[in-house]
Amino acid sequence: MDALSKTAVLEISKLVEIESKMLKIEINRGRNEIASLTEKLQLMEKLLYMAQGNRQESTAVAMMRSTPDRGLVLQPERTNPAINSSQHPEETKDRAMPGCSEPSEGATRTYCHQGGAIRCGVVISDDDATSENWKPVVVDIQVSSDVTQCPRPIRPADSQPPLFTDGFVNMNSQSPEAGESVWNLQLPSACNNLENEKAMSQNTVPSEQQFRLDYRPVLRSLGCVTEQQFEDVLVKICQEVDRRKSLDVASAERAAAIKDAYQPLHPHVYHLKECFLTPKFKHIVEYCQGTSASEEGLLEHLDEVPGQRVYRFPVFEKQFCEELLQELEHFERSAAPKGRPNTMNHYGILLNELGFDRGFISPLREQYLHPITSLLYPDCGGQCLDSQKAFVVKYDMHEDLDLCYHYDNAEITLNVSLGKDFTEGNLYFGNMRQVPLSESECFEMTHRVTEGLLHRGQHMHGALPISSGQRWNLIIWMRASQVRNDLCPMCQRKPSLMEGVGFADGFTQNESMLNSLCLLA
Ligand SMILES: O=C(O)CCC(=O)C(=O)O
Ligand SMILES: [Fe+2]
Repeated sequence: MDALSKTAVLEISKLVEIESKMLKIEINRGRNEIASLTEKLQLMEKLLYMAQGNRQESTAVAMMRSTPDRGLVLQPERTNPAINSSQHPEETKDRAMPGCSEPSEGATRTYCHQGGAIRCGVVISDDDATSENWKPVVVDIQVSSDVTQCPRPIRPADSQPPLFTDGFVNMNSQSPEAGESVWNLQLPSACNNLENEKAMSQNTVPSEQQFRLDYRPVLRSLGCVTEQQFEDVLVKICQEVDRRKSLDVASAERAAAIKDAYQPLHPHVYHLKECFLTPKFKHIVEYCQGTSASEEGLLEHLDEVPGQRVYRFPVFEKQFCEELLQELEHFERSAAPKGRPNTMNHYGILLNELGFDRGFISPLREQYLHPITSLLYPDCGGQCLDSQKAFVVKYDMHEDLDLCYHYDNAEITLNVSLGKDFTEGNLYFGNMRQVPLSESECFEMTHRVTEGLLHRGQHMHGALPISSGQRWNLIIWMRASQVRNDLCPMCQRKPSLMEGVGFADGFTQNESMLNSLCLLA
């Protein structure tokens, strides 16, 4: 009897705990919507003000909090998980991706997708691309949206598109990812005056028209009536686009400065060695490389949330995690310039700038992760991963506590817990991005130090707040150019490309195509 009541109490408290977590998410969602609406309103007012001919210093752009290394932020409600309510008729759950063959010859350059000019401002600038084919050039800051939050739509289907969209910030009432109008702001050539900018993409001409089409009516309704007023707004936007383009240069400069002046504490952690990896992980990889490997067989080696395609396995030895963290803390303490991973994460570190790609992350992806993803995610590019963006995220009681509900700019993501001591801060998953949170069953995965969680980039997820300590995770966004070249995972359209730095956003383009695009530029 005693045992029975104990079990009952245990089960009830578990239920209460789950309920209260769900409630927290709901509350945050509400807050997020309010913040999103407020921001949108403010921006509209600002645009109106500018469009009416006021030439004050603070522009629509200035409303956006900007930092040299983080790009443009529209005052995100950092701690509030947003909700994905974006639905697009053409989007299907678990979209089948085109088959992945070997990379075609000539498909050698990395690209950034230009869709959505005032989308997020993170620059990806791998100084350290592994393949010689990845050529360092300019990144398109207009579009290197990395993490995209998906707030609930507040715009009725037939009303105007959002004024601005930002890949990381819930400024947008509904992001272009939802299949709404995306405007690619190429604008006047005077705006595209970066010295080393080489290739502009298709859509160069129609984008301004598209912008007019999409925003003229809403701007007019706000009082931006004359052609001159509209031009003024365009010029401001154009300036902001340019500002973001220069972020790329800043990133390259940071990488160079780090290489020049930063003295690593543990130089050996920059080069992947077998001894960093757990025997179980190596065993799993060996299994995958065997001729009789199958998905079912592999699943026997992994922890899985049934049916969710989120997998857990041990990755790094504890000692390696500790040394890596010591290295990263040493870097944080140094005077070296720091690039932050994205606008949602204010304390993480971009590992490519620090020089981790060539010797560590790329070999980890190519030799160890690729065999696993090939079996688990053949439909999402798991067999043809060819680049990555890697960074660490850091949560602390006085810094970032959590991460909003979002999807990644990745086909497949590996998220490894590196430490230190922390409580709570679980990762939670909803459904694939097309399904609203309200219709999604959420589940949580506890971060366990040294273990990795592998999931599809488009699987909506967020991190719950830590309640004590400090949490560091290594995040590897793995990309398959063959998949994303056809369909950008962020805007769900055929990408419109320009050359980028290093791995850039993981797109590639055939050389001959590139040449013709260069001629247009
Ligand atoms: O904090 C985490 O564990 C999640 C991080 C994440 O999802 C991301 O950076 O994309
Ligand atoms: Fe993520």
